[in-house]
Amino acid sequence: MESETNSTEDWASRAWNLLSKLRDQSPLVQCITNFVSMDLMANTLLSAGASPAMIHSIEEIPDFTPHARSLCINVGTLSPDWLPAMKAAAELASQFGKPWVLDPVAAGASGFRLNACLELVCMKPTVIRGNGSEIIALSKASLGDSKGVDSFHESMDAVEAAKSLAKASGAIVAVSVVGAYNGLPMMQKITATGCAVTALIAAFVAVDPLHALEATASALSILGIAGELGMDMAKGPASLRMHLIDSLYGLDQAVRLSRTKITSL
Ligand SMILES: Nc1ncnc2c1ncn2[C@@H]1O[C@H](COP(=O)(O)OP(=O)(O)O)[C@@H](O)[C@H]1O
Ligand SMILES: Cc1ncsc1CCOP(=O)(O)O
Ligand SMILES: [Mg+2]
Repeated sequence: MESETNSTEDWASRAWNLLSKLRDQSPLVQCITNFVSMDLMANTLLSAGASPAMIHSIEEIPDFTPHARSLCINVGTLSPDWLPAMKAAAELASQFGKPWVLDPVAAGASGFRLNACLELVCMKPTVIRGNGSEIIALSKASLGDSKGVDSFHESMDAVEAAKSLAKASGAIVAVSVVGAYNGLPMMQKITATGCAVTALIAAFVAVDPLHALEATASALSILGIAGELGMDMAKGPASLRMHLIDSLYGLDQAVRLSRTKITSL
């Protein structure tokens, strides 16, 4: 997919504009996510300016999903009774023209999980965001070397898999730290940072659904920058988690413009 945005300056100002829009509009983002990530995901969305709602009961989907500006589906603690709600929400989002984003957590860890993710991919997510191993498993549609929710592969090893998954699914496929280089390895030591960045992508595409590629790269870069700034004050993963949220909340244009590391995708 071709992007209209090329230089680092273009990317930085585009990302800043999107964050400003997000803060102004405070879009409602529905999250059907795992038990581990609910807290960090909701706090990340609030700090960025969005309005999160963790609503996953199938009984509530028909009333609620049409009111959300976007939807984030994350299979991290998937069980058979949750899958119908995820599919119902995805279908309604598509029907109402709302963007939705899939995080295929640990896609290659079991047949049940892989099949569920493949079924969700067939429902045309706007964006799929995963770590290297997840994108490789989805692209090959096979169980792979698995370390559970953490990646067994380097992100760069997943680039070809991401391209072929994007072609086959029609979705924008994002792998951690490919194309948007902000962030730091310590972020992997906080559980659910990947889940949180996927939800942030859902918030960004809510405010600019026609430019989902740019919104995705911007969200990845912004969470990475918040992590970089947070690390200046942190002593380890627990305090990084706190400072990352504070930094995201306080992010200003000057920092944003000077720190962005996005290259043409
Ligand atoms: N090696 C790294 N260098 C820079 N940033 C990283 C690195 N690993 C993770 N991050 C940051 O953490 C976020 C989550 O990535 P990752 O931990 O790979 O996802 P997941 O939790 O789904 O496995 C990334 O979007 C990025 O901001
Ligand atoms: C530890 C864990 N177990 C099931 S979901 C989950 C959280 C995964 O979060 P992330 O994909 O952001 O590392
Ligand atoms: Mg993950």
